[in-house]
Amino acid sequence: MAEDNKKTVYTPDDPRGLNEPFLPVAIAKQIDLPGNKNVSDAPIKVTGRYITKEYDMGTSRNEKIQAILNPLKSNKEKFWGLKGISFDVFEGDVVGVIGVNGSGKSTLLNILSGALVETSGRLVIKGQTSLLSVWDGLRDNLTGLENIRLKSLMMGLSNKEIDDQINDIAEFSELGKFIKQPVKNYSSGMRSKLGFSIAVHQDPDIMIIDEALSVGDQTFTRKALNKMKEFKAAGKTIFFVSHALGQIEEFTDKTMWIQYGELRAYGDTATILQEYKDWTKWYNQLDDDVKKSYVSARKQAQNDFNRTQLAERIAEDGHLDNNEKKKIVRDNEIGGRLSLLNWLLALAGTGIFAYAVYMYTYLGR
Ligand SMILES: Nc1ncnc2c1ncn2[C@@H]1O[C@H](COP(=O)(O)OP(=O)(O)OP(=O)(O)O)[C@@H](O)[C@H]1O
Repeated sequence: MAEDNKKTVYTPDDPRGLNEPFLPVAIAKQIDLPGNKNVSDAPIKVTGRYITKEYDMGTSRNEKIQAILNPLKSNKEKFWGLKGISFDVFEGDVVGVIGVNGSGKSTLLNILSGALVETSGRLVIKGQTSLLSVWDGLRDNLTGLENIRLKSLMMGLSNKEIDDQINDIAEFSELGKFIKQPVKNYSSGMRSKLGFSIAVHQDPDIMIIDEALSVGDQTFTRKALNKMKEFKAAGKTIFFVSHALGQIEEFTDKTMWIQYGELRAYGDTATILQEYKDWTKWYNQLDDDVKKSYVSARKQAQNDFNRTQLAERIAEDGHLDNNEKKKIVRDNEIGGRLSLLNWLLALAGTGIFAYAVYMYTYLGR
């Protein structure tokens, strides 16, 4: 069946090609690597089932106010950054995440790290995650040293623990005297060095690395890759987004190929990289107008996607047991972690707070 999907998608004028292939849980779930560890031996670290992310495209003030006042009836245009992806990741897996620009890689990684909340689906993460992204997590007005302290405190380290390792982190970053400068004066490569140094010293169970190695200079990238190999050898679980396919090939065992909000393929790195390269070759030989319509059809499908389509996919997935299906469908209907009940509670809480402020301001004097 997977063969079938691949064939149709590689043919530009095949009508089925307009729908990205959809990987049911059965395919995305069990990935056994020949000669490597058997999946059944390692405990599962991260399970995703039909994870979606629906973005609001409206940006005007009115639209935002309307969405806050009436979240269930907002008319704002929507865009599905993720259309329901499923996977299992095992302890010690080093998973590359690839795909063209705007396919949903950062969206997925931000959801895994907790920086974004998924719209629906089931996500189970066993362990502490640490996101390392060039664009995230550093405060511009603080110096490098202050950022190290702040991020370490946020990860739950005591001041004593931070004092013990702050010099090691600064030294690993190779920032020299710039470590005492505000981060707003750093280049993107310097930010990446600082972010990477902080993250690796926090020793998380699950490291999530989003393009962070693409901007550093080659010597630092090499040092960072070596450090990540130490993590790999220590059995840590790592997600690694990169457009540098050489890094993915060198460093990861498995790869997820995300395309227009779908998990298009997931398997051992060599196979998936070959599929991705074949697809890129096919795409690159298209005429410009065919390319344009190919991309716009897929973006349109992300606009048009809806909960009914998602529910149909879940219902048809014969590899989920009924309980699992019910849980996912329930999340899907209500809209993810923010349930109707939560909304009502939040609204009631805000009302009580406003009333208390009013009483204090006007009556309490
Ligand atoms: N806050 C947002 N509001 C609306 N749309 C968004 C938002 N964030 C991301 N998107 C859209 O979701 C899609 C996925 O974006 P994402 O950043 O996850 O892609 P990506 O694969 O990481 O891309 P890149 O390789 O360029 O970093 C894109 O079409 C993007 O425009």
